[in-house]
Amino acid sequence: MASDDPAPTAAAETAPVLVVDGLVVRYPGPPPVVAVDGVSLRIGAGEVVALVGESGCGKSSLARAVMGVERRASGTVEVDGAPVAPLGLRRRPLAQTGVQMVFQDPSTSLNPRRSLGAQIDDGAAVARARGSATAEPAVWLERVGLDPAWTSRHPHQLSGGQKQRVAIARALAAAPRLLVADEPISALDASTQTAVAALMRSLTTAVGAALLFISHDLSVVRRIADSTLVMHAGRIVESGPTELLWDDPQHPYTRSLLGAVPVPDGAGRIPAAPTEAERATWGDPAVPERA
Ligand SMILES: Nc1ncnc2c1ncn2[C@@H]1O[C@H](COP(=O)(O)OP(=O)(O)OP(=O)(O)O)[C@@H](O)[C@H]1O
Repeated sequence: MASDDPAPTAAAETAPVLVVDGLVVRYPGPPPVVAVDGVSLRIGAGEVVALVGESGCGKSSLARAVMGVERRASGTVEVDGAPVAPLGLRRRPLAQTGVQMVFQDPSTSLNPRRSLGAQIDDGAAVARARGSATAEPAVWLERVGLDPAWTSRHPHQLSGGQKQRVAIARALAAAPRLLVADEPISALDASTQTAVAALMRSLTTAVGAALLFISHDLSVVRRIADSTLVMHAGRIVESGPTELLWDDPQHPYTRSLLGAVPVPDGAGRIPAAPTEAERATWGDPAVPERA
């Protein structure tokens, strides 16, 4: 699909949470760089959309512009029908727009001096201020697979994967409409990456939020994303339902990217997609229907 065709999918047609049109991000340099070059996309409620592409293709610039923390040269961003003002304009605090983020490194995104409960309650306070329902920090700890008695613990007492679970709890406690996760698993131990990504998928879809999941881990993307956007040199060169994209990639760049998927069996095979039974073990209540 061309970059000026909004991407994707079935859920997005009925209830777009995120609408991006003609987004351009330029850095003046030197040398000047067009990091995002006319990107349009839609993400529906309860939909998980992955953004993939090699380092430097513009993924983080796109994510930051969606969140309104990057200067846009042109284009519009709307969340739930309300414009996200570009950097530099007077605007609502980001949390009030219904957007939350999960970053790559939970060691820097969590405050080392504050308890887990206090930090998750920061998220819950955002939900309360917007009149949205949320749960107590202990309940959120349990939902992300941690001990609910850990509210008084501090980040240094946790592993990297556990910290990222807390960051996910804090973000979702805010009852966001859109969660933007920029390489949320790449700093984690390989053994926990899939579990953390699957957790992010199941909890985000359970609350009916949209998830923009940026990752260079294509095997994880294949397992959790309903749709995938392939970015190359600032443009979305191909997009569509994840399984279709893997089964029948159209763009030469997508073909070469998928050809570089890590091969767990050593035989050059792309990792299998998860079965419905496997998805069920993730506790995923809302796998959207695809057209
Ligand atoms: N603040 C900046 N000033 C100038 N150029 C920048 C800036 N941020 C990013 N760039 C350039 O914009 C392009 C896109 O960068 P971006 O970080 O968005 O890519 P990415 O796909 O997220 O890469 P990675 O996967 O390595 O994080 C790159 O050429 C990068 O060097």
